[in-house]
Amino acid sequence: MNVLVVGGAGYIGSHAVKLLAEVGHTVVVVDNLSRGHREAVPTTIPFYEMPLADTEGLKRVLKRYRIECVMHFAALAYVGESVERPLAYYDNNVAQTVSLLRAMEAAGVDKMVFSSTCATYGEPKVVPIVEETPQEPINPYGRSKLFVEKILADYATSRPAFSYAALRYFNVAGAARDGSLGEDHDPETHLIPSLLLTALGKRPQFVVFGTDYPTPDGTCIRDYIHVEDLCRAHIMVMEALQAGSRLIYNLGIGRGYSVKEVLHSVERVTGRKIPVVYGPRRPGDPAILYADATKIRRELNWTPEYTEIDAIVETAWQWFKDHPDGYRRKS
Ligand SMILES: NC(=O)c1ccc[n+]([C@@H]2O[C@H](COP(=O)([O-])OP(=O)(O)OC[C@H]3O[C@@H](n4cnc5c(N)ncnc54)[C@H](O)[C@@H]3O)[C@@H](O)[C@H]2O)c1
Ligand SMILES: O=c1ccn([C@@H]2O[C@H](COP(=O)(O)OP(=O)(O)O[C@H]3O[C@H](CO)[C@@H](O)[C@H](O)[C@H]3O)[C@@H](O)[C@H]2O)c(=O)[nH]1
Repeated sequence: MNVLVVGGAGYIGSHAVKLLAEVGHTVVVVDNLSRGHREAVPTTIPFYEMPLADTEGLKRVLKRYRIECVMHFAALAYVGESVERPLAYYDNNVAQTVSLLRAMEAAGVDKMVFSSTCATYGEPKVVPIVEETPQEPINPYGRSKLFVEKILADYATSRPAFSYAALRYFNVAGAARDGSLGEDHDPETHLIPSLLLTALGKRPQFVVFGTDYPTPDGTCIRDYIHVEDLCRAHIMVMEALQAGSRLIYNLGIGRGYSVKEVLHSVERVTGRKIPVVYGPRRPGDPAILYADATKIRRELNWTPEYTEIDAIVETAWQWFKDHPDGYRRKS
């Protein structure tokens, strides 16, 4: 298929671009580079530096490459930042998605795979989380993603040819197995990269956010899914879309690891002792989030290849060792 990847210069989008090209799809990338890296997209792939707000520009790209499906990764994605700058989040993540849908409508493109998040569930009363778990986000980031899910549902009702998938990711982690791509966020706040940057000596210490959660070791529990498993699911979902489909799936491995368990994994994989400080809770962090991902396993036969935290951390460690300063400077 001819696929437009918006947000294709970001962490997850760039891995999706790589996999799509490897399995024979034709790929075009749009990204405004607000958070992404030009270096993460091969020069052989058409690249447009463009915001999703540019409806006319998007329309031209969609028509020129006869795009059949849009994979939509473009978003601002930090919970804390969303509390401080809610309007930026609603503009970027919601209003600009409407612009993208308008361009798709005008160009007659009727398939979208959308990056949603388990943050749309807020603080669920019951885990594991199933797709029917009530969506009650507790921050503007989660709400911005939930609003887009609702907009997609309404738009699909108005346009029977349209089909979409909303994939609710849990915590995406790791890097390309061949070492070519990885995670390079600025600022980097995610758990595994923060631990690895500390292991490399680029940060003096690692702070555990909260040790008084109602979990066995007192630290938060999350479900870490390898980025390549996640991207493989995207392609399976895209290929399953037919006029009128509305596919909603959780994407996680269905198993939770605590912050302390991930810390110990990083120490095992790197062979280095991490200097640790125990700090207060980070506002907005739910205690326990992990997926029941049986729906996508059952319906599309997707299974994650990476089910152990050490194997996921190993791929990320490879990337950080080779690229301690991210894409711009390789060691
Ligand atoms: N990383 C995770 O664990 C995680 C978990 C759940 C959901 N998600 C979602 O997955 C998607 C990708 O996340 P990521 O970690 O790769 O983030 P990222 O910041 O690395 O990538 C997002 C990309 O989108 C681009 N972008 C943002 N706004 C844009 C706009 N208005 N126009 C054009 N380009 C724009 C950025 O420049 C960046 O390259 C996001 O939608 C995020 O909300 C991520
Ligand atoms: O320096 C750190 C960084 C993180 N944590 C903890 O590690 C866990 C994971 O944190 P992080 O890697 O920041 O991920 P989340 O806050 O769970 O958010 C990610 O996962 C969400 C889905 O769960 C996505 O929606 C978000 O976009 C994505 O950033 C949390 O308990 C944090 O409190 C620490 O203790 N110290």
